Amino acid sequence: LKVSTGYHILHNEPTHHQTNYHGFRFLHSPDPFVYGNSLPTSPAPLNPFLPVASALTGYAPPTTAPRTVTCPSPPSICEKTAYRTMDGSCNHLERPGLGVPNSRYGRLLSPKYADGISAPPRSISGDELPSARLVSLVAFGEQDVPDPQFTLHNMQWGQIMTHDMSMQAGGTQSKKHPTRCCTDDGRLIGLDTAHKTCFAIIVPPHDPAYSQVGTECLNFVRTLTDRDSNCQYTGGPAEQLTVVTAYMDLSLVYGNSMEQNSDIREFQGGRMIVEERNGAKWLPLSRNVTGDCDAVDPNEVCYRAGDVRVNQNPGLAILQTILLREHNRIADALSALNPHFDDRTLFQEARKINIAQYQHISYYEWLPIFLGGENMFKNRLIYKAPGGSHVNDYDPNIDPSVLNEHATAAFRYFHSQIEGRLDLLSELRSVLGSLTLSDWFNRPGIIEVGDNFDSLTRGHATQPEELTDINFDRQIKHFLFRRNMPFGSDLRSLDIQRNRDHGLASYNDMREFCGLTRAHSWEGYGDLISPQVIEKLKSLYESHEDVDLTVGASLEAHVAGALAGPTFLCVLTEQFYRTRVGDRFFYENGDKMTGFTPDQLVEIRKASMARLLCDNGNHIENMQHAAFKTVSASNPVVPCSNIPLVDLTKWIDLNGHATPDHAAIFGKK
Ligand code: HEM
Repeated sequence: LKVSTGYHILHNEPTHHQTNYHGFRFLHSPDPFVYGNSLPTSPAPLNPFLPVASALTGYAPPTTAPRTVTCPSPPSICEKTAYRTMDGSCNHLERPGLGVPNSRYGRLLSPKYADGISAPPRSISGDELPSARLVSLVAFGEQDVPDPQFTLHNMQWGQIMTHDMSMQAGGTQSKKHPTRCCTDDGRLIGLDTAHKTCFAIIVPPHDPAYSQVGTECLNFVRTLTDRDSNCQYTGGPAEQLTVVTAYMDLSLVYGNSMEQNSDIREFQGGRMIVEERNGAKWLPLSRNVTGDCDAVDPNEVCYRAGDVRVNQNPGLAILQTILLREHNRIADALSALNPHFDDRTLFQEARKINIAQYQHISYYEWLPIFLGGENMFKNRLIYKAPGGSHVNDYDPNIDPSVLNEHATAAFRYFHSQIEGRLDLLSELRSVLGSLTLSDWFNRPGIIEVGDNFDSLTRGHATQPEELTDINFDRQIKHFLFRRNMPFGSDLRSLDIQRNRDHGLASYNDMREFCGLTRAHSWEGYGDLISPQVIEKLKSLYESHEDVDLTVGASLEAHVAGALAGPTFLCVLTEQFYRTRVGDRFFYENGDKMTGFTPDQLVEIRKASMARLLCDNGNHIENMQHAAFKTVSASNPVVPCSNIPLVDLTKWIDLNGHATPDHAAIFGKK
């Protein structure tokens, strides 16, 4: 399919006819975009469901006093320091509170709440929008289509970045929410008794999964907003709050406050706490197993980390462990190179290197797969120069906050990459067994059993992720967090309902904002969405103006070289531009106090996902160079010793009296 719409985003150009929400404009590309393999593969449109009676909707008017949220308390005046703070405060020296926990998401377009303040949107006719579950079932498929190019680590790293950048306030995103909007047997709790934050998802009759057990309602609790906070609301439409730092600062490893950090830090040798079990080093154990995990046995392993979502799935717990071990590996090496360094210096220097490697892998190895390398170069998200040269592009006029459109719609499109079967592989990459995802949600202990840690790490480096398309794996579409029950929740329904909860601008509005043509009828979407899919949308929504951003933009054909259609690509590109340029500590900056020397930068730029896995597995001996990509003749599995390594001797403090023991540190693989 070839079409001729697309855009380049040009930063810092004067704006002409575009909106003034930010300083970019979107131009049509002279080259036609060639669309990838994202066209629907699920069966032709068929809507077996009856319309849902609007009286059944679960949005309950306020009946109780609002819950309050902790107020951020950044210092009023910032001192320029060598290292990031734990809560992101003072990254921006004049606006200390930018990007701190418990602050608002950013937004590209004004919200479209039904009442202008906070009620979820309705159809332009005034009726209810179609049930999110109905939309999930009709517009999205559940076919298992493996991606020939990318591995499960590619998907998993995306969740790591997500957990670093944002978390909506008011729930754990994995543990059963204490607020019940549906009874445990799946009946709607009456509007008069339901909590005011309830916005339950109504299951249509004849639901292929839930009707088997009589589930009529999926629990859904609204995100807390500045209106629930007694320090941030200044009137007008509600804005949701995010409880982690917006910066890509590995807050999921180090915590989002000094307090959280102190709880997981060893305070010796610059190390973070690890606990030794069966000869390996693991994340420390949670002090509240039943509260943090869905353990079957109270002695089951359940972790404590910088982010509360750490236990959510095995692949996530593995990467959290790997990033933690990497910190300690660096701290130990620095300590041997610089015996005069105290705990704090070792901790902060190791943290700085760990974050820099992670930012490098994210921007130069991972994001080009998703956003397209050329698109990133053109929009100044990455640079071709490197070597040891700095990129001094920090711009205090750019707000680093995570955009609501990004976290609530665009970035969640990659839920499509989730695979419900996790293979365990030997060093020779042969399959030893596999795990079913829904058996192991919130039960990370499985990664400590036998050789599972390495087998799953190799599995994620070998097994293809699911194709980024309209299909969402059954394990997350009917069995999410099922906790031993026959069925669980549906992540795609949650994504759609969350889009409404946050009152995101419509698909059509966002198209226009991104420089694409605004549709004046259903046919107007035909430039990017196939006719069959438009028919499905017509069967669901009353008007083309009603289509949710999460829905419409997930159905677009992809831009060539990227893993999203033009609308999501626009949002994602904008986000990752802001995340880079709005971060005073971004690793490529050459500030004397906060940056790296050219020699050190050359080393950081050697960091790779492959090396990270090699260095921090239990006994991983071999890896392919590009670990986000499947093994092939051009990406063969090689011994770890063939994979470039960041030489930490560039961090010897020549002003001190370091006596490095190179053999001890760098002699091993
Ligand atoms: C097995 C893997 C994953 C599971 C089980 C999972 C599950 C979830 C759940 C339950 C939520 C909260 C839903 C809600 O109530 O609104 C969520 C939010 C989210 N997920 Fe995932 N997810 C996974 C992987 C990913 C990946 C690979 C990405 C992106 C590359 C991603 C991006 C997001 C984003 C951006 C959010 C919203 C974050 C926020 O609160 O601001 N997730 N996910």
